[in-house]
Amino acid sequence: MSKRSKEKDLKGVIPGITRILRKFSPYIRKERLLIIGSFFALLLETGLRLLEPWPLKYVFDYILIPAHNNTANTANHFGLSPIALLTLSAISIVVITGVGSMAAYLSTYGMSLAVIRVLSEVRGNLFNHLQSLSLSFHQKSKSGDLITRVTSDIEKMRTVTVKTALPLITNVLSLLGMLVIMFFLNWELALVAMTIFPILTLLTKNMISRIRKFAKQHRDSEGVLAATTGETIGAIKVVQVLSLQEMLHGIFSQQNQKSLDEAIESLRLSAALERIVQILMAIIIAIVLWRGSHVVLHKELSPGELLVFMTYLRNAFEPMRKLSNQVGQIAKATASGERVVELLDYEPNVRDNPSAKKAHPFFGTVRFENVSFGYDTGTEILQDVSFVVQPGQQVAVVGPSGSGKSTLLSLILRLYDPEAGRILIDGQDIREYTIDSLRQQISVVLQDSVLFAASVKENIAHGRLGATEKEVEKAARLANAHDFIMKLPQGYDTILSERGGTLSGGQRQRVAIARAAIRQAPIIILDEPTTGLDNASERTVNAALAKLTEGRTTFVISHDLRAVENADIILYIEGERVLEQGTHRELMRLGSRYATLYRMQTIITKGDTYALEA
Ligand SMILES: Nc1ncnc2c1ncn2[C@@H]1O[C@H](COP(=O)(O)OP(=O)(O)OP(=O)(O)O)[C@@H](O)[C@H]1O
Repeated sequence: MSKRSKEKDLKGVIPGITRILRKFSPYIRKERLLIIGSFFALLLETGLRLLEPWPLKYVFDYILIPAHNNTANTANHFGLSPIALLTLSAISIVVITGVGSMAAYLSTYGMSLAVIRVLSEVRGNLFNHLQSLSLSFHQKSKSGDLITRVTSDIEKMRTVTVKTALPLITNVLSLLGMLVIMFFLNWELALVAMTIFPILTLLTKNMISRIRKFAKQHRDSEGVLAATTGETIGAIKVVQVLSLQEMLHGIFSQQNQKSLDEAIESLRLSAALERIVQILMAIIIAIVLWRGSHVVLHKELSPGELLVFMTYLRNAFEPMRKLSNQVGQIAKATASGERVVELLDYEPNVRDNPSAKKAHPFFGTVRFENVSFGYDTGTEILQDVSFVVQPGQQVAVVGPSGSGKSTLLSLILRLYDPEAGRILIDGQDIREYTIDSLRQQISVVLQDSVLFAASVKENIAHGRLGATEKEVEKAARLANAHDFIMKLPQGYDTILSERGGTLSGGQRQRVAIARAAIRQAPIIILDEPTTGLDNASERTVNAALAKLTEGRTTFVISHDLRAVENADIILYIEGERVLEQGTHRELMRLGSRYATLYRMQTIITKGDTYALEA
C-alpha cells in the first residue's frame, strides 16, 4: 500500500493519534526503555516471520523437484548433502518459530505493560484534573459523560492499543518486509500483487470514514446514556415522588435505541469491509498464481521461489483482512482518546495566579470592592458590590430568592472569579493566595450538606487532613453530634450510605458542622443551614452553629430575618445590588426594603401563631 493512499484512508485518525501521542508524551517518555526494548523484540519477531517459508524453498528447489524429475544428483548445496540440507531445513523451521515466538512474547508483554502503565497514570491525572476544573465547567457538563471518559474511554484505548494497535504494527512491518522480498524475487509479480492496495484504498476509504463517524456518535450516545442513568439514580427520590419513571424511561429508551442503531451500523460497515477485502485478496491470489506459473515455466523464477511468493501473499492475506477491522477499531479508540484529550485540555477558569502565594493564617477581615459578576457574559447577577467585614463579625446576607446571595458567598471561596472589582482578605486580593490555602481557611455549611459513603469519623475528618480521633470527637461534641453518633450501630465507625442518606436532615447537618468545626477556620460561610429542619432539630443545629461561629468572621444566608437580626452587619441584596447595609436597628430606622420584608415576615409568623392557637 502506498504511503499516500494509506494516509488518505486514515484521514482524521492520524491527526487524532498525533494529538493523543503529543498529549501523552510525558507519560510515554517515562516508559521509553521498556518501549524501545519491546520494539527491538518486535523487529526480531517480524524478521523471523519473514524467514518462515524459506526452508520450504530449499527443500523444494534442491531436494524434492530434482528428485521428482530424476535429475537428483549428489552435488552438495552450500557444502551440504541433500539429507543434511533437509535436516537443517526441518530444524530451522522449529528454531525460527521458537525464537520468533519468544520475541513475540517479549514484545507483546513489554508493550502491553508500557501501555497499561501510561494509561493508568493518564487516568489518575484525568481524575485529578476533573476535580480541579471550575464549578462552572461541572455545572455545564453531564456527570455521566465525564464518568464515561474516565472509565470506559480509557479502557477502550487500553484494549485496542494492546489487542489491536500492537499486532497492527507487527503486521504492517511484516507486510513491508514481504513486499521488499517479493520485489527482489520478481518485480513483475510483485507489481501484480500490489495492485490490491490502490483498489482496496478506493473501495474502503468512504467506509472507514463512515465507521469512524458512527463510532464517535456511538461513544457520545453512551455518554448521554450514562448521564441520564446517573441523573436519574442521583435524584431517585424526586423521580419516585413525582412519578417520573415512565417519562424518564421514554427518554432513556430513545437514547438507548439511538446508541443501538449507531453500534449496529458501525458493526455492519466493519463486517462488510472485511468481506470486501477477503474477496479482493482471493482474486489477486488467483492472478498471481496464474501469472507466476508462467514465469516459472519460462524459468525466470524457481518453483520454490514461487512457493515463497505465494506463502507471503497468503500470509499477507490474514493481516490485510484484519487490517480494515483493526483500522476500524483504532478509529474507535482514537475517538475515545480524543475525548480524553479534550477533557485534559480543558483549562479551569479559576486557577492559581502565577504570582499566588500560600495564605498566612487569616485574621478574617473581608472586603468587597466594586465587585461585579455574572455566570454568563451579558447577564450580571451582582453589580458594583462593596462592603467591609471586620474579624469576628457576623454578616447576614438577605434578600429575595434568586437575588445572588449564594453567588456572593461563592466568590469568597473563589468558586468563581469576579468580572470586575476585587475581594480582599486581610488587605490582600484573594487571587494572590493559592486556592488551596484560601479554601482551607474557610469552613462551609450548606443547606443540604453532602456526606460521603464513608464512616462518620472519616466524614468529619474530611474537614482537615490528618485530624486525630480526639479532634474528631471534640468537633462532634461542639456540633452537638457526639450523643447521636454514639447511638449509631458502630458509633464513629458507622459507614454512612451514599450522600449520608441514612441520617436525618438534622443529624446530617450536625455532622457537617463537626466537619466544618474541625477545620478551625477563621472564616465561616453558612448557606441556610437550618432550612427544612423541624423546630427541635433547628434548635440543636442553631446551638451547634453558635459554638462553631463564635469569634470567627461569619457569613450567613437566611430567609428568616428574625434569625439574623442580631448580626453585626446585614446586607440586603436585590436587583443585582446591595441595596441596604447596616445593623438591624439601622435598617429598620431606614424604613425601606429590609424593614418592609421584616415586618411582613413578623406579621405572617404571628398570623401562623394565631391560627395555631385558634
Ligand atoms: N451555575 C449557574 N449558572 C447560571 N446561573 C446561575 C447559576 N447559579 C445561579 N444562577 C442564577 O444566578 C441568580 C442568583 O442565584 P443565587 O443562587 O446566588 O441566588 P440566591 O439569592 O442564593 O437564591 P435563593 O435564595 O433562592 O437560594 C439566579 O437567577 C440563578 O438562576
